[in-house]
Amino acid sequence: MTETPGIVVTGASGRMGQMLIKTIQESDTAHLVGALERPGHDWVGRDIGVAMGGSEAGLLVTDDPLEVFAKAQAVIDFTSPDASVAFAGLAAQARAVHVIGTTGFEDHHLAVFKAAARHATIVRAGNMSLGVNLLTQLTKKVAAALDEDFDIEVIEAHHNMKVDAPSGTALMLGEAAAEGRGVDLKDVRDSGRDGITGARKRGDIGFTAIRGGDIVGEHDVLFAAAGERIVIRHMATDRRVFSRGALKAALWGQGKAPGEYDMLDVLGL
Ligand SMILES: NC(=O)C1=CN([C@@H]2O[C@H](COP(=O)(O)OP(=O)(O)OC[C@H]3O[C@@H](n4cnc5c(N)ncnc54)[C@H](OP(=O)(O)O)[C@@H]3O)[C@@H](O)[C@H]2O)C=CC1
Ligand SMILES: O=C(O)C1=N[C@H](C(=O)O)C[C@H](O)C1
Repeated sequence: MTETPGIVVTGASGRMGQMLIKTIQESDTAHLVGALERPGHDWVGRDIGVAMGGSEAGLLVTDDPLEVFAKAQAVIDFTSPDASVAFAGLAAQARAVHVIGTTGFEDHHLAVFKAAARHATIVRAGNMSLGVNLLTQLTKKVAAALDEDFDIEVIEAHHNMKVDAPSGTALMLGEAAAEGRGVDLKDVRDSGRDGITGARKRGDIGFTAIRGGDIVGEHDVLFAAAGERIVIRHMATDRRVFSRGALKAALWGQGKAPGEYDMLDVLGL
């Protein structure tokens, strides 16, 4: 019998970390070889199953990425921008596929992934669900079909613990709309309106972020013209849609040539 790929989950105690661990434990296509938390975290040294409130899993949470990455075929990483950048170098060294779900990156972080992908296999997406990735394609098509008489607005809603805005998904959808329209998002992005903003600039792509309660993740792309509106909507109600997508990406990445891939590659969209 051939062994399934071994996976390390970083940020093991996080909302996504715990969901990823459950998804891997439920799967018969992969197995968990490591659960990583930052040094000083109170889960370090504890059994991961017990720390998550269940039964013993026989695997202790570690704070040593090098030691666990060396045992893994893939690292699934939903943490923070600086942590993901640090893990990229270590995953490349261990020759493990690095699946990055973290959002909130700035250009200097993205440059590190681009450089690492010369030698490493990275799959990175601000949203790992099938639904959202399909939505990016629909958004691109609709934006390409409509002219600037239609104002494009991306509206997102998330739980009150989210630290970045606009969400990674909102930016993916904005990029898709810009691509459909044949413009660079950097030139037309309008985020965070407040005060006397003046009238909306024709051709801009606007972003609005709502934060509250336990909203898992909701995204609307609004195309608004005089007399009619089109809304394309995705609503995530369960984080499993992200963890299942991430596991799919980790398996898809096995044996792939070095490069930076996204979920469109994984899903064949
Ligand atoms: N691409 C996608 O499909 C999705 C992406 N996300 C993104 O994933 C990220 C995490 O989200 P979420 O799980 O809700 O956030 P959480 O804050 O619940 O989890 C993040 C975890 O990462 C840990 N962490 C941070 N830095 C390090 C480090 N250096 N070493 C080890 N662990 C570290 C945190 O530990 P500590 O608490 O000690 O800081 C925490 O446990 C966000 O960027 C979010 O936007 C979320 C859902 C879906
Ligand atoms: O932080 C979250 O929770 C989520 N983050 C991702 C994003 O920034 O788009 C994906 C999902 O919407 C949940």
